[in-house]
Amino acid sequence: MQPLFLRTTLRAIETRALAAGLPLMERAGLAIAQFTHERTDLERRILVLAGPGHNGGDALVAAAELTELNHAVDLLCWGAETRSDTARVAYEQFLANGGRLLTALPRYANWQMAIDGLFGIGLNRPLQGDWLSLIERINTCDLPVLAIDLPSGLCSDTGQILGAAIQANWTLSFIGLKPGLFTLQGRDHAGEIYLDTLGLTSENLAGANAQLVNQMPATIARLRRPRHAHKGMFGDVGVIGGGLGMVGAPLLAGRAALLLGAGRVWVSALAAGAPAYDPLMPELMFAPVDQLLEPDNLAALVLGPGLGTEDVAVEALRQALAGAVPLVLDADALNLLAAHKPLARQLTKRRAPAILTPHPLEAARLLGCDTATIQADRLQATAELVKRYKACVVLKGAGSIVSDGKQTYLNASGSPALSSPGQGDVLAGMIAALLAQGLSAIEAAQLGVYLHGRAGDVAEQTGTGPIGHTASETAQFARRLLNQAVLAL
Ligand SMILES: NC(=O)C1=CN([C@@H]2O[C@H](COP(=O)(O)OP(=O)(O)OC[C@H]3O[C@@H](n4cnc5c(N)ncnc54)[C@H](O)[C@@H]3O)[C@@H](O)[C@H]2O)[C@@H](O)CC1
Ligand SMILES: Nc1ncnc2c1ncn2[C@@H]1O[C@H](COP(=O)(O)OP(=O)(O)O)[C@@H](O)[C@H]1O
Ligand SMILES: [K+]
Repeated sequence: MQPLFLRTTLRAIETRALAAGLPLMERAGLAIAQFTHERTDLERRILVLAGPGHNGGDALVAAAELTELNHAVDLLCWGAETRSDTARVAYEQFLANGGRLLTALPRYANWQMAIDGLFGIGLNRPLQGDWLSLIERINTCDLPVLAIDLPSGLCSDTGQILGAAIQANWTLSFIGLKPGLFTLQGRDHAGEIYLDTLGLTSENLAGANAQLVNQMPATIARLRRPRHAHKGMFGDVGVIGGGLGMVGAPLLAGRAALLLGAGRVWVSALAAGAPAYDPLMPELMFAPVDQLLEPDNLAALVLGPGLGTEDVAVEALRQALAGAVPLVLDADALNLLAAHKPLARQLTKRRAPAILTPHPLEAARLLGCDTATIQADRLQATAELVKRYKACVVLKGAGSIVSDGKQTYLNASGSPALSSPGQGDVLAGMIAALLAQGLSAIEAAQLGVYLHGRAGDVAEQTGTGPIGHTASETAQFARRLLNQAVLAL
């Protein structure tokens, strides 16, 4: 795991480091120059783009250093609003070393690489006019780009594109990693991400706003099985859903729960005439909904996949919320919570754990806003959901966010292979299996989301994705990854 920092936290860290006399801009510029030097030849020219603030200052230090290293450098330097002394000295040195100053991008040029120092964490409004055209031009030049700190145009906190954003091949980020690099559009723009803390120690870097989950969480150690294991040790999971036309959804969740190690799994599909056994996975058991809602019968209950919003669904949710079984609420269970205030009130008063797993549209319904508002600030939206519903929340989508208000995680695994139907059902079943095996709500959500995402990554690496990868396959891949990790402990 790696700490993630919001802009305001980074500013506070920077202020303290500068007050302690650390030459941050010099170090950042030299690191950029070194990174570039290692990837370029002296025969080919390099383009450096410097913007109006300190991100541009880093670029100027890098440009000067590259000329010191005998590189031929073209510098496009617009709008010097907030130049530090360090940046001014670098600019003079760059010119003295024979660096070439451009006033606009020439139509034809043959740069080997570009350095993007237009905007960093100080971008505070959508880009317009010449800035917009410049970024669009760079993105169509088929030119390898190194972004300083983050791709210009990407919002550091949210991963939103403000107008247009540089499509980088590499991002060398300074001091700490930013959530915007990993959620929403961030992954598509940042390329390979590197971090240079500029000499700051972990003590200087206290106060992270979230943690990036980019490796198998240590909680898997708790899933190791003793030789004397028996199925009664791994918890019973129930799945309630499967209204008319949606009977497959609880099957997907139930199967995933079995594959991820739940002791026993019961499915209850509400649709009249729903099949009472699963020919593909006959290990699944079926029961009437009332039986699954009996107090204390289960270690975890998934409610929602294909549930529908009929009275019987409302009643099932009401009873589940009144009980003490840890819940995973997905899909229509979330829609019902959004539509029925008494159910939402019941949830906030509930003592036993509940995990909500909304995708952005469900999250918007839960908060009474639109999807764009959710996506504009996914961390903030998650925090708001946790506060309003007093539950553990998984906000799904590229860079899923998991939070219980005390701990917040941004998941780095996952791929477009997962943008296929039923993936949410599978995720809910996986999380329930982990709950049933003894993990807490936040642990089960964090591990389940990570494993689900890794399964999507492996699908892409092994050729069943990104196109046509099915949710059933994801559960199989996740099982393999979990076993490999547990056996390697
Ligand atoms: N502050 C520091 O001590 C350090 C800063 N560093 C670098 O400096 C960056 C932050 O510097 P700044 O705070 O100066 O911010 P930026 O350089 O990211 O940008 C701020 C400047 O851009 C302008 N601006 C913002 N949005 C705009 C828009 N849409 N259109 C046109 N102009 C816009 C602002 O008016 C301001 O002049 C970091 O990302 C990092 O690269 C590093 O050198 C490390 C040390
Ligand atoms: N491009 C992507 N990158 C990473 N994860 C993704 C991507 N697309 C979908 N996912 C993941 O797949 C799952 C989809 O869930 P959901 O939208 O509820 O699907 P469904 O309603 O079809 O079951 C979520 O866990 C989501 O985070
Ligand atoms: K930048």
